[in-house]
Amino acid sequence: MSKYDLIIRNGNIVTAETIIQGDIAIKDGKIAETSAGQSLKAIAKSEINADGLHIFPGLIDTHVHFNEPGRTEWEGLETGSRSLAGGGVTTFIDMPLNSTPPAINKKNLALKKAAAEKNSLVHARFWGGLVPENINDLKDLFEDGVLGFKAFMSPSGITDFNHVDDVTIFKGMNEIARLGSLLAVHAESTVICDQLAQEKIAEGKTSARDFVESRPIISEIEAVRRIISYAEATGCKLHIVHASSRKVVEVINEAKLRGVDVTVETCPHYLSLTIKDLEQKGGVAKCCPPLREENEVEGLWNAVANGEIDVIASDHSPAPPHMKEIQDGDYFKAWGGISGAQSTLNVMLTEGYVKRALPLEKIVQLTATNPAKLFGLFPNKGTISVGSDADLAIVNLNESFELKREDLFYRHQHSPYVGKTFNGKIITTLINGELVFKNGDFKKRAQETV
Ligand SMILES: NC(=O)NC(NC(N)=O)C(=O)[O-]
Ligand SMILES: [Zn+2]
Ligand SMILES: [Zn+2]
Repeated sequence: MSKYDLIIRNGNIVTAETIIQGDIAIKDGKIAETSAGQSLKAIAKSEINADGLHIFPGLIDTHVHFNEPGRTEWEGLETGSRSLAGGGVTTFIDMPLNSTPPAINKKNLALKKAAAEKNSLVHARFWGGLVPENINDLKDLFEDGVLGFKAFMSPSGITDFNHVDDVTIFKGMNEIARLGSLLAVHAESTVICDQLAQEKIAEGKTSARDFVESRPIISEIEAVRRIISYAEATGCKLHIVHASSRKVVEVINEAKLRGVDVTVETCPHYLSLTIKDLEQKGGVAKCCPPLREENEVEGLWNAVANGEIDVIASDHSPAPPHMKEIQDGDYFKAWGGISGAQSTLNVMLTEGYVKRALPLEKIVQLTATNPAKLFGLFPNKGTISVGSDADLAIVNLNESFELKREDLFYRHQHSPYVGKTFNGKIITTLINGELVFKNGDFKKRAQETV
């Protein structure tokens, strides 16, 4: 009788610390044995020959907006999670918006969980929202398993998810600290962004550059400094999402050195696209905070290399194409949010590993190990070691491809990366040792939804 369900033979196994050539044996959805440099003698019901391929821990995307229930015409869990599986991502943490109703209370969260149970191809976890109306719901949400809370300091673009005032931040962070959870924050200054946008629009200045100038880096810095002072006052663990500039990261780094419990995320688009892409590609590259100048991209890569970034996540915030169109040259009106969930590992391999000699181990840290540790999923997830879940991405680093619209698995096939040549192709994705994605095909399996 076979001892194992599956053995992946002779791959290059990448973890946060090292790369070892060897075999991975899987039983009952978990990694049962690994071998370095030699072949496992045991036999298995099936085998994968990973000669010349690299095996990564499945990515954990801590920042996606899948919009289900209620706004599935924008995306949805089935298409969203397929894109993740196609991109080597095996777990996501879904933002409380832009589903409707948003996950701001127990009842709404239950709807989301039920939808994920039914429709997601990969492991699903959830954020709860912090909005001015729901301080009394935070405990319930926490008890029902949210891995953290999310607040916006500036308008979210969604009418049923209000941004927080300073009193809500103060009360909310006190409560989240008491619960021992974490607050993730979209940190841009409403005062600065709203005022500058109004002035620009009043003057008829609505180009890509005008839009970017209406959301300057100082607006992020100001909001980040303010929220950090609340974190210090309340002792609440803080996570700043989508930092668009190293100048923002520096403020967070200073706070870390002072002992503040704060972490920072940046996204593949801030590491690979600039205001020029926004000008050339239009609304498909519009997001908030906006894409910056070229020197900011390099600044962020330096921050990555120096260990100043904790997490890379996609901030996949999809919308139908008509909402991304720039009409009459007006960049203010289009939806702010980039469809990128499928391409995180591709961008990191191409722009990081190939172009800037970023070690593969570092990519694993940023996309899997650190997120797993930050959200209490480690060592079940985020690594390849005996006892951890067999959530894996098998990648051919020697294969390049040009991303075509028809390669996208999103509900709406658009992305600012269409036309880009990526180095490294994701061949297979496994969840608990079962193939969910192989060479463009999917297989639904029983995933966890906690
Ligand atoms: N409502 C959203 O999805 N907003 C998102 N939009 C972006 N990033 O442009 C976000 O994360 O702020
Ligand atoms: Zn945001
Ligand atoms: Zn987001």
